[in-house]
Amino acid sequence: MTSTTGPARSGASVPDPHPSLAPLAFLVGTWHGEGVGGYEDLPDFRYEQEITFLSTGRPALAYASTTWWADEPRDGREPGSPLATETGFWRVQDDPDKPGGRIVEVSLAHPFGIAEIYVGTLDGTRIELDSNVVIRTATARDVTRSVRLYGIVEGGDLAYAIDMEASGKPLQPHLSARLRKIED
Ligand code: HEM
Repeated sequence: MTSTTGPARSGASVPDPHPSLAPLAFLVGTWHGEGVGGYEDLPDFRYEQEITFLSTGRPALAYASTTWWADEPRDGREPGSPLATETGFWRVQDDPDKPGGRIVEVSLAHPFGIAEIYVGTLDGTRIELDSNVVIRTATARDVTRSVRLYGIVEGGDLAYAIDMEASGKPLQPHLSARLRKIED
């Protein structure tokens, strides 16, 4: 992903990471791997994913995720068929109520009429996020809350799990994946 943030205008070549992002620096780069999805009445499926966290010199990382179907053909999808994508920003703030504590704020836009802001905590490389706001159009699916857990696991991989509350169903797993860093 290239920055659209104006090296041509500013004359700067590669922006230095914003100092406030040091605690999230471990995320910067491009990650690639496989995940498993499912939901209450949705049979499990495998997907491929690429995530990029990009430093632009500003006090938030730009984030983009792209996914593809990676399972047996089903419902008109075959391996490589485009699946969900999401894009947004991640920033980190000192917790005013907890000395040494850190708050992570993530804003995400989805192409299916939903935008959400998560607020959570950072502890080392473990990030726990919970919905702060979910907004959706009248035609969007009735998603009311999501909880996300990200962390670096053995071998330096990035793993995450996303639980979701939708269509009146209780909070339960929708997605989980393990990704390897393929580019710094
Ligand atoms: C890695 C990213 C994601 C992948 C690969 C993915 C994939 C899928 C797939 C394949 C389905 C089955 C229905 C269909 O074919 O459309 C589905 C259902 C659904 N997804 Fe996702 N999704 C992702 C992210 C999200 C996110 C971020 C949200 C909410 C903001 C979401 C909300 C839903 C809902 C509400 C359903 C319907 C569940 C049900 O009632 O059965 N998905 N997803």
